[in-house]
Amino acid sequence: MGDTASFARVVTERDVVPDLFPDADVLHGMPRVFATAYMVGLMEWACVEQIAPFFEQGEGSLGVHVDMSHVAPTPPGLTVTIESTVDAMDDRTIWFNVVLRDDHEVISTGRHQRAIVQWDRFQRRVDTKHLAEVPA
Ligand SMILES: CC(C)(COP(=O)(O)OP(=O)(O)OC[C@H]1O[C@@H](n2cnc3c(N)ncnc32)[C@H](O)[C@@H]1OP(=O)(O)O)[C@@H](O)C(=O)NCCC(=O)NCCS
Repeated sequence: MGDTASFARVVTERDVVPDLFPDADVLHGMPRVFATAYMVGLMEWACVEQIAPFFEQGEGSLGVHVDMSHVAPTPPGLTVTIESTVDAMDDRTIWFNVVLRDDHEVISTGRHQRAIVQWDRFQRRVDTKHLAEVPA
C-alpha cells in the first residue's frame, strides 16, 4: 500500500473526441482534444502496468470502478503523465488514487478500483454470457 508509479504517453492525433467512434456523427464536429474515454483508458493502462509484476501466471485485473474529473483540455502532441498510488487493497480489489497532468497543468484527479481475477474463470463467464439468450 502507498506504492506510487508514474506513466507517460504522448497524446496522438487519433486520441481525440471526433475519432472516438467512426459511426458517431454527433461527435465528429467536436474539438480535436484528448477524449475523456481515452484518458480513462490511459489511466487504466498505467494502473495495470503498476501492478503487473505482482500477478501469477493466469491472473490479472479488471477495471470495475472509475471516478475521475476532466478539468482541462489537452491537444495532440502534449504528454500526459499519470501518477498512480495504491490507496487500499484486500484479497479481491485494489484502489488507486490518480493524478493526470499534461505539460501545462493538472487535467484530472480521481479514484479507480480494479478487481483481481483468474482469466480462466472470468472467460467462462464471458463465454456463457455470449452464448446465453439475450433477455427480451
Ligand atoms: C470483476 C467481477 C468479475 C467481479 O464480480 P463479482 O460480482 O464481485 O463476483 P461474484 O463473486 O458475484 O461472482 C460472479 C462471477 O464473476 C466471476 N468472478 C468472480 N470473481 C472472479 C475472479 N476472482 N476471477 C475470475 N472471475 C471471477 C465469475 O464468473 C463468477 O461466477 P462463478 O462464481 O460461477 O465462477 C465483475 O465485477 C465484472 O465482471 N466486472 C466487469 C469488469 C470488466 O469487464 N471490465 C472491463 C475490462 S477491464
